Amino acid sequence: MSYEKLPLEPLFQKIDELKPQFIERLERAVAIPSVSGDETLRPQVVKMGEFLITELTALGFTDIQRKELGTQPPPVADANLQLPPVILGRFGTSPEKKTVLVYGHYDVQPAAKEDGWATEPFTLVHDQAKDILYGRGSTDDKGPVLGWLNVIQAHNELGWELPVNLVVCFEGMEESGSLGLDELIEREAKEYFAKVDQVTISDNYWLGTSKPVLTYGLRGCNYYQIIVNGPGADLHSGVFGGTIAEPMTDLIKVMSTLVNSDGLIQIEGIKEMIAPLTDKENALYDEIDFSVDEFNAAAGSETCLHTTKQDLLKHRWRFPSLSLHGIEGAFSGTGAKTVIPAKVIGKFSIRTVPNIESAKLDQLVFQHVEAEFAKLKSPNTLKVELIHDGNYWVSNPFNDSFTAASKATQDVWGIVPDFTREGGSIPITLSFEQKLGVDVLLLPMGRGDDGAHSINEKLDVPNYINGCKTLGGYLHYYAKA
Ligand SMILES: NCC(=O)N[C@@H](Cc1c[nH]cn1)C(=O)O
Ligand SMILES: [Zn+2]
Ligand SMILES: [Zn+2]
Repeated sequence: MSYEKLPLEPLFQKIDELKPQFIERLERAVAIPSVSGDETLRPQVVKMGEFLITELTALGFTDIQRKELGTQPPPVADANLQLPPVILGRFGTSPEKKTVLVYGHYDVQPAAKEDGWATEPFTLVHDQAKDILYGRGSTDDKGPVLGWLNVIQAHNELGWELPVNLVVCFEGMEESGSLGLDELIEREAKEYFAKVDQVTISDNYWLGTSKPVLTYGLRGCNYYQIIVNGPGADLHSGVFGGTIAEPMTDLIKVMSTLVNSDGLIQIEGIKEMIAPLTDKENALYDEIDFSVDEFNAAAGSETCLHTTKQDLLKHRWRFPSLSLHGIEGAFSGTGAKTVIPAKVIGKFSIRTVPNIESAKLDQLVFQHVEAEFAKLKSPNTLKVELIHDGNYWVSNPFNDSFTAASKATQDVWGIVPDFTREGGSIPITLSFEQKLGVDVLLLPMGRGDDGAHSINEKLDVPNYINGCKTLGGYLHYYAKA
């Protein structure tokens, strides 16, 4: 695509100059273990929200609001647990300018050194030789969230006006289902968000490691737990083994019926809900720049279930998947503890795609789990429940914001980005689109091998810095569109 370039070089140079400060800002953010899924760390999530308020204030944002969302709905151990606030702020209110809402999340996935991290997860480590920043949240999503703030700082220092009005909406529960955010968007659609023309989210990744992408589709995610209750307390397997029904045995049997080793979901009725793949859609997969070898390298193994890029991408973006995540209450330490756990809670999730209906999916899951448990004729009790759900999203990428992002990407990276979908989920995307009635653009900063949710999560410094340039350049091109 040929286009008229904007004179953005001073902005890009200023961003380069500010690199040490931007890394330091990310260092301070990563140091706050804002894990939304761990109830004991909720004060840290709140602290991270306060950190953002301080930064936004110093940069000159106005109308900064800390929106409380009430208590966390069940299932939750502490019935009085407060949800972390949503942080809102504005930069500019000119009626002549377009208004872009940027959404991001300040919570992170759990992380512990014992999981196999080479460095402390909540200490940002700059590997100078590789020019990589390691730390939980570096790519998901603290780096991209701070990227927007860095863009403002660069404009301030240049004495440049921002070409659009910016509204920020940062939440602290994305990794735990974005609880309470839907209702907030509904409430604020005609209030705080009244003038929004476009929503941009930087919270996903390039497909590979070298080519930037713009993303127009996400899978949804329904997360479940199965609780099996047995004896009144954990027991000695030498004293009670062979004499009582063990909850763990029941749970493993039930969980093993959910998905087979080829990754195919075994729950009746789900595949019938998947939208048929059209010939036109099928052909799109041939065009995508993607390497199965690079994918295996990012996974750190040769365990991929698919051999062609087309099959792999369809199973990542276009078909549902079911993952078994863990068992709460099970013995998981080192050594050889001879315990019979009294109560175990199995966790699994299903990534959803068009046209899987969330409520119908829940029904199918519950029916399947209960029927499989009934077959065991166990005296134990079982309960299956949804912990949280979030919608899939697919949009038409041929609009002003994708065009603007493509131009900015070409300015910064010298390459035309691919338009891709994503296997992960950002639960709130569809709500922004529907409740505000505007287009949503996903403009990722990090690479496909960043290890989000995994050990040794990282963000390459070139991605952080060029990512800031891309976010900034995008605002300028979008303003002119
Ligand atoms: N960067 C987006 C992301 O990681 N999203 C999470 C959202 C989620 C859904 N349920 C739990 N977390 C993801 O796992 O895709
Ligand atoms: Zn994220
Ligand atoms: Zn995440």
